[in-house]
Amino acid sequence: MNTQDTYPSAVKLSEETIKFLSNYEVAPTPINFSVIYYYLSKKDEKMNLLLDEYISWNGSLDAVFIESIFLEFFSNSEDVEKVFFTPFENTLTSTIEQLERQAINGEQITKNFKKADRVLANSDQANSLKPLVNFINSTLIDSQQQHSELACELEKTYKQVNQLKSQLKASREEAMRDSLTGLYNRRGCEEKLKDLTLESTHSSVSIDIDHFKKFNDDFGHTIGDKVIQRVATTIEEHISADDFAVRFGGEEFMVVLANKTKEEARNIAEKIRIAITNLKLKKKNSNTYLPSISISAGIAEYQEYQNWKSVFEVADSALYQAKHAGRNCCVVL
Ligand SMILES: Nc1nc2c(ncn2[C@@H]2O[C@H](COP(=O)(O)OP(=O)(O)OP(=O)(O)O)[C@@H](O)[C@H]2O)c(=O)[nH]1
Repeated sequence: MNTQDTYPSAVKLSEETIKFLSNYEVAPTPINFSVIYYYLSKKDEKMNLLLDEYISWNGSLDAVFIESIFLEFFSNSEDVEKVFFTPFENTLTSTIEQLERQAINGEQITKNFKKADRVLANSDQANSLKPLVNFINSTLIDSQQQHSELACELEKTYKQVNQLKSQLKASREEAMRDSLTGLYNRRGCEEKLKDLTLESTHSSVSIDIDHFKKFNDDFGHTIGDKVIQRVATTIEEHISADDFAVRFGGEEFMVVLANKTKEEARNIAEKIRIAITNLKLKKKNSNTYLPSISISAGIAEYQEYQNWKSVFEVADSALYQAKHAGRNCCVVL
């Protein structure tokens, strides 16, 4: 999908899109606009064929069909915001500005017309020109009303675009999170790592709950899930806004500590470890406490020329050593 339209050609296409939609009496909502914009830019033969067939069979076009096209051709596009919403929003902004300018012109024309009307009222031909004056007057009023209705519609659409953009942002954010703990998942981790400046010192901490299987076996999966959630919350409570925690799956976590050496990372990991041993989880039905929870942690620092995969591997080796050293401890490599 080509997103490199030049500004003038994009504006021209946008105007044609609005015209096309209004010919078929279809509202210029973001989805309708996007589909027709791409239809008119003739970028997808298959999509154009489907639309052409539909129009020739039905002699009309409707929002339900356009939405089905949107779902089929565009909704999975990673670039949906860049491709649709941003150009659409830009076009809307410039159309609203144009309308505002025209409205000011319209007011000026009405004022001038009223002046001319007053002059005419004193002339000999006032009566014979009266029907013409009335006609121009009512045309002006109609056009002003249409202007304000259109401006109102466009404002509404503008708000809708912004709403869709925030929904898109929210669903992207959701796709980056692990549903059990709310921590980042693997995909979220990859995204977050892109934000880190690699010239700085960063550290990673690999964390694993000790003998976790026993919680599942002795108390069931639901309690096991609760243990994972409490550990996740405790990790989050001990890291700053620049850092982030990831659950890769099971009872394994990775914490990325921005701008921190491995010694600083060890201090944080120790605090997390101690806080977790102090957790008290009560079983609701029997009012008894679960056995204490402990974690093992492995710490590694991002070195120049390394990549995150290898840093995580070093942290995992350190974790392995912590497990072999008897668990409930932190090892730095
Ligand atoms: N409740 C729950 N259990 C899970 C989840 N994902 C994986 N598990 C279980 O986590 C357990 C992981 O066990 P192991 O990795 O063998 O850990 P362990 O041997 O108990 O403990 P260590 O040797 O100390 O690591 C397995 O029994 C999995 O079934 C989950 O989302 N929820």
